[in-house]
Amino acid sequence: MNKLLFRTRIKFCGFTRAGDVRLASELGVDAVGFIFSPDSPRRVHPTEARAMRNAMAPLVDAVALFRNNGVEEVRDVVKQVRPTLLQFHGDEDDAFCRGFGVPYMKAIPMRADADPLDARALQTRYPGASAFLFDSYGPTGGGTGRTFDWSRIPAGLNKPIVVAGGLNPDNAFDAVLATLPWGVDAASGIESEPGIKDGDKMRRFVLEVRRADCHES
Ligand SMILES: O=C(O)c1ccccc1NCC(=O)[C@H](O)[C@H](O)COP(=O)(O)O
Repeated sequence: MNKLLFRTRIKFCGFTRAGDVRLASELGVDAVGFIFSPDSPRRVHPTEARAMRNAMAPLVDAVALFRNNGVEEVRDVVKQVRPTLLQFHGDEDDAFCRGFGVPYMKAIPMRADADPLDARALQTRYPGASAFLFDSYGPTGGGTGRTFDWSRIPAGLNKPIVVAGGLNPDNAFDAVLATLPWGVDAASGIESEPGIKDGDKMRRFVLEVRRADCHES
């Protein structure tokens, strides 16, 4: 999906504190993510996520993130947290991802040693996906703090793409201009430690994305 003239969406992921969620919203972030992946250092319990969700400002999306969680666990999160988008980082297939009555985004791990990805094959495999999120490959499925080669994002996708993996205030501008994505997503690059967001890094990240949006090439 080519970018013409619009505002790059920003998602910050891995919140554990309501105050950080509130600040991200005030900075104009479009979506905040709560991680339920079993092996993430940013993992929260559904009751904690529900409390943060209840503290959220209006017009900000709540994204619930999973990696090979069981169906009952996902259902419980959907019921308790009321996310507006689900994000799957594991081996979940399209039928599983679609099975909760909430739109979903599929994360695609970008392995340096893998064959190039084919846009048509991805779309055939995940016909129900609202968007694809391209993230660096890592053993725990995300939050690696590492970038990948952005030129490997397959061309010709007819769905929005979100770029993730090692984005921070120092490279967000370049990432947006290099990939012209629908959105960008960051976790470790806006933190002081896993799950603890840094207000100044979040603010600078947002400013850099907006600077890229205003950039005329
Ligand atoms: O962040 C995690 O701990 C995590 C663990 C397992 C699956 C996904 C995870 N994060 C998902 C995200 O949406 C992150 O923003 C994305 O992976 C980028 O992370 P980072 O490289 O730290 O910015």
